[in-house]
Amino acid sequence: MGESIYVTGTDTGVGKTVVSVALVAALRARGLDVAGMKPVASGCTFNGQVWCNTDALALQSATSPPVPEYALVNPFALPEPTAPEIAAALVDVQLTLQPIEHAYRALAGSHQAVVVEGVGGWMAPLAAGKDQAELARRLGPLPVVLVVGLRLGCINHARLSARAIIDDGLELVGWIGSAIDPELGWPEQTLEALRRELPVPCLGVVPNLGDRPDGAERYLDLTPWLGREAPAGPRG
Ligand SMILES: Nc1ncnc2c1ncn2[C@@H]1O[C@H](COP(=O)(O)OP(=O)(O)OP(=O)(O)O)[C@@H](O)[C@H]1O
Ligand SMILES: C[C@H](N)[C@H](N)CCCCCC(=O)O
Ligand SMILES: [Mg+2]
Repeated sequence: MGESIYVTGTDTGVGKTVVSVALVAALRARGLDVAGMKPVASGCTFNGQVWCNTDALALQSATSPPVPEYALVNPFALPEPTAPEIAAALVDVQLTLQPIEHAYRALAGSHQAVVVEGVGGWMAPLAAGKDQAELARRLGPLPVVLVVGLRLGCINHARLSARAIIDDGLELVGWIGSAIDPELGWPEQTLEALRRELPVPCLGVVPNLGDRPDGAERYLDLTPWLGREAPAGPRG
C-alpha cells in the first residue's frame, strides 16, 4: 500500500480528477493493480438506481480489474454540487468517516494501491469539525499530492495549501500542475515561481489538453515520490 495517495488541490475545479485518473494509469503502467476512489462527491445524478458522480465514474473505469462496485468507489454520493456539509444536510445525511474507511479497506484488500480524490481544496471540511486531514490520517496516514490548477492566483493558493497540509502533519510528496487556463499569461514564469516556492518536488505539469483531457499520465514523473525515503510508521 506504499503507493496509495490522497489527491488534493488548490481549489475545486483545478484538475484533481484529471490528475487522479492519470495517477491510477501511471501506477498501473508500473505493474500495480490500482483502484481509484472519490469518497465524498457532491454533485450527482440519479441513474435510475443510484446517485452517481462523474469523478467517481471516471475513477471506477480507470480502476484495474476486478472493477469494484460503485458504492465502494463513492460511499457518499450527495446530489447537490456544493460544499459537502451543505450537500449532506440537504438530504439529511450524516457524513462520518467509518463508511469511507470501510470502503477504502475493501479496495485496499483487492488492489495494491488506492488513489483517493479529495473534495474541493484541502481546507474544505467534509462535515462540521471534520477536516480532510482527519480522513487522510485515518486511511494510512496517506501521503498527499497537491494539484495546482495553473491560473492567476495559483502561487498563493499553492503555498497556502502546502503549508496547511504540512502543518496538519501529513506527508506532502509533491505537486502536479494542470493547465486549466489556456490563456494564462507567463506560464513558464509561473511554474518557475511554483518550483521555487513550494517545499516539495514537482511530479509533472499537464499541459492544456482541450476538451478531452485524457492521457495526462504521460506528463507525470512519479520518481521523486516513489523513490523517496518513506517516513517510518504505519502506512496506508
Ligand atoms: N490539463 C487540462 N487540460 C484541459 N482541461 C483540463 C485540464 N485539467 C483540468 N481540466 C478541465 O478543468 C475542469 C476541472 O477539472 P477537474 O474536474 O479534474 O477538477 P477537480 O479539481 O477534480 O474538480 P472538483 O473539485 O469538482 O472535483 C474539467 O472540465 C477538466 O476537464
Ligand atoms: C461541487 C464541486 N464540484 C465540488 N464537488 C465541491 C467543492 C466544495 C468546495 C467547498 C468550499 O471550499 O467552499
Ligand atoms: Mg474532481
